[in-house]
Amino acid sequence: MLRFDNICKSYRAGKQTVAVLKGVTGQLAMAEMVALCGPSGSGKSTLLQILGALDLRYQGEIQFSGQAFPRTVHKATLLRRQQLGFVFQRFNLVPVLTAEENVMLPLQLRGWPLNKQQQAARDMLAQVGLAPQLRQKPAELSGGQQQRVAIARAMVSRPALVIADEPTASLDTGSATQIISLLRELCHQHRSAVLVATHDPRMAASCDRIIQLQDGCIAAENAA
Ligand SMILES: Nc1ncnc2c1ncn2[C@@H]1O[C@H](COP(=O)(O)OP(=O)(O)OP(=O)(O)O)[C@@H](O)[C@H]1O
Repeated sequence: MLRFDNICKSYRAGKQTVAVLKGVTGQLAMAEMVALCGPSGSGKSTLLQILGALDLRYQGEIQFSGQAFPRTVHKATLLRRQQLGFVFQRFNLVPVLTAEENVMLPLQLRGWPLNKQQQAARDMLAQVGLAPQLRQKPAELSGGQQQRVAIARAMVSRPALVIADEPTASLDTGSATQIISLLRELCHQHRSAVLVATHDPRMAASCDRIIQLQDGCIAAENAA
């Protein structure tokens, strides 16, 4: 469902241009969970930003469900709202909203009626084991619980692709284990593809496949 071909990306650092991605090619199938691994600075977050339609300044071709990837801010915003879900290392929940309201947000952006937003958010929070916490705000939840809310928010709109950047990096081992199995389970259940940048060997091992980045190039691709 996602193909990317010869992706290149450079940054300007003063008078110099630094190539961060140097022709990265790959693909993800529906319901496939793929780990993006590699040393710090190898370009994982940069690639996720591009494949998440958050960074439109790159060279190369991307196809998403057989369509060309958006090149304008407006089309990229629509694609993110309608087809993508995001999970970040630091959860990125809206602090003034309850867990339920945070999970309702993507549906609100899609224009769903309020009662359907609420029902879907409650169902999703129940699936991630947080039915009792739906009225709590992020500061009243543990790190692992906040990340479960973030996963519920990413998955509630049934996105075709979920982009996850170091989702277990801020968590203790027990919470990380829960997050790994939750992502795995929801990816299969919802048929969403998941691309997860991670340094966590357990997360990588639970994926279907590992793409290894090294210095902006794919160094290896193997089964997890
Ligand atoms: N906005 C920017 N301007 C200039 N250079 C940048 C910018 N963003 C990233 N870089 C550089 O691009 C390279 C790749 O960064 P990136 O964040 O993609 O690596 P990463 O593999 O995700 O690293 P980590 O595992 O530490 O998160 C690094 O050398 C970084 O310094």
